[in-house]
Amino acid sequence: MTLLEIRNLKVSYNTRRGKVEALSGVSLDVEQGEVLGVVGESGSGKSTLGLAIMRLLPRYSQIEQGKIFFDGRDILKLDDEALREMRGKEVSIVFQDPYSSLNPVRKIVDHFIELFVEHGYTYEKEEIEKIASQLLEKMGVPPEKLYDYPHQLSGGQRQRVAIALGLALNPKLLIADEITTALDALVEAQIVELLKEIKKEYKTSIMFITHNMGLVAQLADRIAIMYAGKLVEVGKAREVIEKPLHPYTKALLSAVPRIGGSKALQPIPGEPPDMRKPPSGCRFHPRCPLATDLCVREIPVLRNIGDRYVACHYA
Ligand SMILES: Nc1ncnc2c1ncn2[C@@H]1O[C@H](COP(=O)(O)OP(=O)(O)OP(=O)(O)O)[C@@H](O)[C@H]1O
Repeated sequence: MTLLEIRNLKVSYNTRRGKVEALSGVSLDVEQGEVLGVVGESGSGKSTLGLAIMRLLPRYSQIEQGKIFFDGRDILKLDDEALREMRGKEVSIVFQDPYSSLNPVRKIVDHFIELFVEHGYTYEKEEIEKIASQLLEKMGVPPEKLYDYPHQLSGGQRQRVAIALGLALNPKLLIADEITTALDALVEAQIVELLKEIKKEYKTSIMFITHNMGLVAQLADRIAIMYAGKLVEVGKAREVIEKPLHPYTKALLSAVPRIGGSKALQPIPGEPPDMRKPPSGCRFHPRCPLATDLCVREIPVLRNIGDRYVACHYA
């Protein structure tokens, strides 16, 4: 069953130096209970996608075109009241910086109380404390931390608390936007394990946004690769990793250091494009080892090859 359907989504930002088209016609589905990895370099539009789904884009941005259906409802048509209701209860987002969802001057427990009150629950304080401490325990945070301030927790614990808050109202979809990027490798691995458990126990669909192909390989059922505001490849995680069809996916994969191997990290040659003036034709052509005149001229459509989607003239 499809939970989230994004169709031909175009989002732009008005900046002092001109208009930036951050998403240029993205169509993507998230199925119930699956982990979808959204992978791409910085600036490819991953965060914009997550924010658009939550309807949390800044005022100086526009959704120019497209539709986002969540559980059959058109998110882009919801009023403020319905949006408030949706956030946390249907879809949650966790960011790289846990302070995005934690108030430094409030104890952890108060965040849970506020969340339940905001959503109209009439639980007693003790009931919320019980729910929250159970949830913290599941997330691997000692329940007594409920009465601490965010700064009294480690970085990993803060992120676990942000995840617990995201899950407290049992949403159908959790968007995790670079949630391990600021953490060291050991804590990062633990958070990935935690997400695996969440998927198993709560059956929550997870959109796992990352620039790290290695992480997504451990977690995702399907992968969507983004480049310069467009999807370039979408498919089953294992198939995409074992047999990437788009040259950009290949480049991302060769940038992953192999565990226990001698292969060092290879940065992808060249720079991501300036999104105020994206390259003609295939946006990857200036960095692509296979590019021809056709790639400079013609935009490749995301076409179906087996059960994969690839936007490359030569895939
Ligand atoms: N608030 C903003 N104001 C103006 N431009 C923005 C804003 N946020 C993103 N952009 C631009 O939109 C494009 C997509 O950015 P986005 O943050 O969605 O990409 P990303 O893949 O999530 O990258 P990162 O991992 O660095 O956040 C980039 O060109 C970026 O400069």
